[in-house]
Amino acid sequence: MSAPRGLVALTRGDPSGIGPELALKAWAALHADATAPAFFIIAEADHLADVARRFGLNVPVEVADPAEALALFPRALPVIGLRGKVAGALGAPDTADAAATVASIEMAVELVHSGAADALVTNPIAKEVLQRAGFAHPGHTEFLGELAARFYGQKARPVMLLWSPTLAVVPATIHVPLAQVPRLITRELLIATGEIVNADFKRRFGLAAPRIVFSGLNPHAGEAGHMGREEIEIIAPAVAALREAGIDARGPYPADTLFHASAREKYDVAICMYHDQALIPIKTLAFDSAVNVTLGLPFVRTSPDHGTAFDIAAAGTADPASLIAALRLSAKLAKAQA
Ligand SMILES: NC(=O)c1ccc[n+]([C@@H]2O[C@H](COP(=O)([O-])OP(=O)(O)OC[C@H]3O[C@@H](n4cnc5c(N)ncnc54)[C@H](O)[C@@H]3O)[C@@H](O)[C@H]2O)c1
Ligand SMILES: N[C@H](C(=O)O)[C@H](O)COP(=O)(O)O
Repeated sequence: MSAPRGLVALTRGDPSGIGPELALKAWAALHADATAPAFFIIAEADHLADVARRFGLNVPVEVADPAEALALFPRALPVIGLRGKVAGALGAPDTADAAATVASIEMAVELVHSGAADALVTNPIAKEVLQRAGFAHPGHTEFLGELAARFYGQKARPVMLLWSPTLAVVPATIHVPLAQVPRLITRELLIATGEIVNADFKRRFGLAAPRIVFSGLNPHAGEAGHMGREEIEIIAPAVAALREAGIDARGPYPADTLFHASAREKYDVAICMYHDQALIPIKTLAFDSAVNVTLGLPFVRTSPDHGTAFDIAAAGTADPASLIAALRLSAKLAKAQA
């Protein structure tokens, strides 16, 4: 599938969150723009139509096959129909919806693998709701590694990137308790993460020699060992090994001074030691334009940088900017990969 505007498979995410509303709003913003990607959503058509009615969104919703989606997109939001009814209410999630939430992700990867879509974009899931229903993964990122093996027969090591025009960050450890971070930060992890970031910034983002910086773990990057030794024993040796392999890796640098404007000009991507060290700066600088991208996969996956926002899901006020950025970026990355 290589239509000029590209075709993206969008999952529905948690149906009680803002995902369905965002999909409707993204269609309204993109359907008439021939330079924007087309997309279909894998969801319950009745639920989408209900959400559109409730929020007064004038979006025709039509059940279709993936093969019909590109032609249909200019006049209606194509829906690959999930069977059954949504159990949760907007703002009040229900674990009874978890199986279909997961099925939507699986189906989307299968369709990208078959060539029926160019890239995958995921709407937000509530990890806590899925895990109460027995889902074994911390989030999409890790689950997509399993789906890469299932559909592509490839062992993948998924790496989380949050990308925006002003800052790109990678948390080396992702959804783990903070107390576990020091023992999870190993040379092997940091070298493998650096290699994947380097390869995907070249292949997908088109940078000839990505400039990669590493943050420290401790205050002042350990202050020469007086405030922690991970920088000396683990991070600096990993950076040295990457440099020996010809990768433009530098650091570790103190995290508190890595994100101001002139510091950001000196690198293309910062690899940080834990989730909030990476995500606080980017969500502060670019909440409405940042995109979550999974590197290290045999297919392109992006998502908005925010979550299910249950607190506003019944209000109709959700901003679709990050989902729209995710849709646009996924099509661009898929073209670069083709
Ligand atoms: N990609 C994903 O699947 C993903 C990403 C982040 C969080 N989550 C999940 O989402 C759930 C809720 O997480 P959270 O509350 O920490 O973060 P959140 O991003 O859902 O919400 C944080 C705050 O930002 C606001 N907000 C978020 N998106 C918005 C939008 N598009 N327009 C306007 N306001 C918006 C919310 O109303 C809330 O006040 C958690 O279960 C978490 O695991 C999923
Ligand atoms: N850590 C991400 C964030 O806070 O934006 C988010 O939870 C998404 O994770 P997955 O893409 O793995 O679901």
